[in-house]
Amino acid sequence: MENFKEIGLEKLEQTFSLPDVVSLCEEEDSLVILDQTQLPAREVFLKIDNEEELIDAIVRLKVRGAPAIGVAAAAGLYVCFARTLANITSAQLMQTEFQALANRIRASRPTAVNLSWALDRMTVLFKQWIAGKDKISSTDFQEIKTLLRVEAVRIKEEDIEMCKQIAQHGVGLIASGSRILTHCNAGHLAVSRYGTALAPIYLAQACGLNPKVYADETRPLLQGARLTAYELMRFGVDTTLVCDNMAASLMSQGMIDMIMVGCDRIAANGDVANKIGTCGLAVLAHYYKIPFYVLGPTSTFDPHTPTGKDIVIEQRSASEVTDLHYIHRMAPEHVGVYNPAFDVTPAALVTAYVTEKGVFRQIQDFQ
Ligand SMILES: CSC[C@@H](O)[C@@H](O)C(=O)COP(=O)(O)O
Repeated sequence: MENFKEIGLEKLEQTFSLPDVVSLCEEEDSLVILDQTQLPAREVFLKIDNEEELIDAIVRLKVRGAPAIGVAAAAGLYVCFARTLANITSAQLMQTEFQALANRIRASRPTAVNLSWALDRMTVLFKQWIAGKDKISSTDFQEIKTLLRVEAVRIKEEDIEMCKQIAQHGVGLIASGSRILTHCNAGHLAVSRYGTALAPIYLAQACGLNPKVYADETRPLLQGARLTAYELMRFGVDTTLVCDNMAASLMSQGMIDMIMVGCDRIAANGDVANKIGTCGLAVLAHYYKIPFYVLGPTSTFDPHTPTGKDIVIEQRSASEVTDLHYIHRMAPEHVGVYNPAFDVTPAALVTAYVTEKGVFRQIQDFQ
């Protein structure tokens, strides 16, 4: 079995052709992201080299998905900070600028913990470096730039590694021809490569298990229809798009073997914040006795948030609900709108958590 997975992973790595979601441009100090608001119609890359562009890209979901937001935030912090250095004259000012910048990026989206996790890593490194410094020279500028850049690249590389390990652990849950329901997009486009919930599916496909995926369209912003369907089909996975309100019908007819979803924050008690609609799927899965798996790196686990009730849920603009993907007005003017981007699934409804460390029935097992 292990050998089978290794060969599958090799094949996956050789044949996976989707472009990088977030990368640091080698020649100049800029960040390049694949603009996900334009998918699947166009593959457009955006060069980001200032704070306004970075925050706008995160808020408008040009880059999205918990791990990808973290990777973009770390790389973006490096890029934006590097550009402020010319105006910095003292260690005190440098520290103030760095902290203020990190805080503004941190505030761009509140729910996915990977954003603060990645910024915290950059901040710890910066604080260690600046401790005890008073005056700042141009050599110092170069030194801190190199340190931050290396850390941002490392965060991305580790993310890729974690996704591969999630694929290897998660593929053991998939049998030949398994029918899997997924929600939102927890694939390649949400991370640095391969995905969390979709990574074992790609590996299963590379191993010849021919999984069949039902992708929820995921209202209001249609990440399932626009992104999940697009990337799975690019890899040749048998993909069927369904509206969110069709899940119960599929499950009641015995058409789903398991549900695999990603996560934006796992509280200390195992409650899971993920895209709005996830909790409803978990309740249905419980009723129909279908396994409900949550897949994500351990960086999505937040020991400082005791339960799901303590997770801050991002509220988004009414136009996302009243208009179909920002384009077509569907609802009457002035209608009241409730638009939380995420919901919380109680730990009791999770069959297992799949992380880079393995498959765990209880959250306590990987703490
Ligand atoms: C591996 S991504 C996990 C989650 O971030 C994903 O399921 C999700 O909810 C994404 O929401 P989004 O609002 O598109 O950033």
